[in-house]
Amino acid sequence: MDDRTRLENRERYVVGLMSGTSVDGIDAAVVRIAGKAGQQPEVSLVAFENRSYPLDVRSEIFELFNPSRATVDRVGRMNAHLGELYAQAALSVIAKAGLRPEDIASIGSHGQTIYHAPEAYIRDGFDLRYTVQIGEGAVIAARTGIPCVTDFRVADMAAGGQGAPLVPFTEYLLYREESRTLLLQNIGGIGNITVIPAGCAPEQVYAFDTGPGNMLIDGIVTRLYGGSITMDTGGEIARKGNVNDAMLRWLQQEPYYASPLPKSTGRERFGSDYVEDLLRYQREHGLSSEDLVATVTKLTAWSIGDAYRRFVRSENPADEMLVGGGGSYNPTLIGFLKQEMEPMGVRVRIQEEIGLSSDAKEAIAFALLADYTIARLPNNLPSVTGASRAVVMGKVSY
Ligand SMILES: Nc1ncnc2c1ncn2[C@@H]1O[C@H](COP(=O)(O)OP(=O)(O)OP(=O)(O)O)[C@@H](O)[C@H]1O
Ligand SMILES: CC(=O)N[C@H]1[C@@H]2OC[C@@H](O2)[C@@H](O)[C@@H]1O[C@H](C)C(=O)O
Repeated sequence: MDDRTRLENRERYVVGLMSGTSVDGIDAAVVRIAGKAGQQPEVSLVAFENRSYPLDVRSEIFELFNPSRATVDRVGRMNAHLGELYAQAALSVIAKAGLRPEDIASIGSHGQTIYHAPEAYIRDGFDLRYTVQIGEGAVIAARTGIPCVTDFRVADMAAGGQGAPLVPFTEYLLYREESRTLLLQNIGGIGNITVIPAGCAPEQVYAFDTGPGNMLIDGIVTRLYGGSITMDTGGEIARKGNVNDAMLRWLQQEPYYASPLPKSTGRERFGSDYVEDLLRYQREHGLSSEDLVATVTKLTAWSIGDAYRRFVRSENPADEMLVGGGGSYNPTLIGFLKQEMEPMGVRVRIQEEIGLSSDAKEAIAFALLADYTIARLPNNLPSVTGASRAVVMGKVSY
């Protein structure tokens, strides 16, 4: 039986591993997948675990975001080191599921993005685009004995795409409805939205980054509290503050929000330099820490509402926004988001409210993407990434 027939016939367990732009840790999921390829698969979560990165690993990854410090020896070593940590995370979640490695058909590992250059760079007539995700698949396969799919983004880029976002392919498969238009809003480091129009074909799905997700909140909190905390857990700090309207108006002038689609953003725009600008404003205008955190939390929610108003509402008035990513666990942020969306007739719910998991969503997505890779089925969405055609993404380490 070839791989494709096997995929069509058998229920299988697949592991998904994700480490996102927040670098908060490794999300590991075991999923059960059933159903014929090319049709709506049945996917259920069997076990999930989040392991924090050791502090020294996390801070070294942040160093590698700076290309002048990311020397090849450091990148190569971290590639091997992350391969080991991802293998441990996979073995641990497999045990948690009550399974053995030999029960697992494949692992899909996103890896850690340390550099992403999605725009064409023309040299000698070649359209050069590149992206670097580390966490060696050969190490994961060697330690677990399970075929491991890594390095998904490059195949889409080789076909002229931006190599991101990749999760919308799985959102189309898992969430599409005949009669309701849905918005899938991820609030990770960056905020990104996928629009799934009612009864749509794959080419009608579109997605883009709305702006900062938790990146500004995390960046401000880390600086204000001397690194002793790195997030506003439960939105408690923001809840105690008041939104400063003058500062909010100033922040809303950032050109990214109005810039046309397609677009994406990252740490290059909303990273540490931007956080320093906000801290300077705070000092000059005498804002309290709580007011500053409340204001960036409000800005984050506003940027999502603003993106919907500008780029979605007229063509695709939505029924519901389903929020995933770590931002789901910040009730102050979700409260502000409801204030933005509900007057426009869009109900806001987090994944947990429909029986799913905000935390596990991206890890589940990479399990499903790997399942397609193993079956040699295309798993990018050209309408979303800008690729010239559908391709099979991912490299397999057997
Ligand atoms: N209990 C909580 N309270 C408040 N915020 C939280 C909580 N749990 C997680 N977060 C926020 O979510 C962030 C992590 O989100 P997530 O894991 O979705 O990001 P990511 O996958 O790294 O990002 P991306 O999807 O952009 O790659 C944390 O850095 C924090 O800001
Ligand atoms: C290059 C890269 O790692 N991009 C991430 C990043 O984090 C959020 C957003 O920017 C998204 O485009 C993407 O990740 C998710 C998993 C995706 O590809 O769908």
